[in-house]
Amino acid sequence: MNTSAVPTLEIRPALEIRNVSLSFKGVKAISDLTFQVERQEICALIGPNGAGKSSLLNILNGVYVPDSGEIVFEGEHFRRMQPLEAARRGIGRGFQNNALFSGMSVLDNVIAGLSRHSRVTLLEEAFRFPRALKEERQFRERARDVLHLFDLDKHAGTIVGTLPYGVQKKVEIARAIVGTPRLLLLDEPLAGMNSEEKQAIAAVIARLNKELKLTIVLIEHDIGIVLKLAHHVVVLDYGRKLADGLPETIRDNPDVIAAYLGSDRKEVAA
Ligand SMILES: Nc1ncnc2c1ncn2[C@@H]1O[C@H](COP(=O)(O)OP(=O)(O)OP(=O)(O)O)[C@@H](O)[C@H]1O
Repeated sequence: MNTSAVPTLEIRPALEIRNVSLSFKGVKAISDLTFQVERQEICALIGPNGAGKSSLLNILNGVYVPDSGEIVFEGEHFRRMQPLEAARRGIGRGFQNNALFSGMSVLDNVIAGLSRHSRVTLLEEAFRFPRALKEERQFRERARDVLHLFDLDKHAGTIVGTLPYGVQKKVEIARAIVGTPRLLLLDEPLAGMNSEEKQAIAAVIARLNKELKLTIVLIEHDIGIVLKLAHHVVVLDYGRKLADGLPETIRDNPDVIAAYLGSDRKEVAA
């Protein structure tokens, strides 16, 4: 049999970080970092404070431009990309501290997540042209569908700032995915939560990954949750990659234990 005639399926990773470096006025935030994220995996970035985790997310959604190296997203190479372009290419982002409009309703906050996808001009919007009205209707419907997915229907008209923190975090993640990204970046989505809220948000993240087939890169300090939630863990330390692999191999890696897990290890191994 002539195997060369058999078509091969090219299965590319969702995301490749290739030799990326970034510094701020001489301070190295990221040094020659290389790793890849497979499609539909949850990849957790862990590491001590100042390790470069948030800086990397900021590169991935176009806020920072690396000094060198490149990013390959779904086979397309780039080094410089505006946040608007990142959103249009299918990269969604949630932030470390809620970046919601606290005086606006839940529904309007989620609709705001679609503004970068708008096709209407300011003029069309100002004069309420039919195209603008149609888009507004479509955005509203899409936002309502997403609220339903998050079981937030009953809060649609509620002012976001009046809701408990755990619910606000759900709204923020809803806003990050309303534009149907294929890669979702989450910066400490469980920060500041009690353990019940953490479990609820971790369950939401697992569902988004499974049901919407979303590739997710998240930063998280709660190692217990990371080991349960992530398929792949990348450990950063002083901007360098210290380890990269399956959660269980990371948990047992002596360098990681020394640099980061420390006394948490017993709890992690339990
Ligand atoms: N905008 C900036 N200007 C100057 N230095 C910065 C900037 N952003 C990050 N840094 C520096 O880059 C390094 C990496 O910071 P970064 O916030 O990426 O780390 P991190 O791993 O996300 O930390 P944390 O867990 O505390 O959020 C640190 O030394 C930090 O002080």
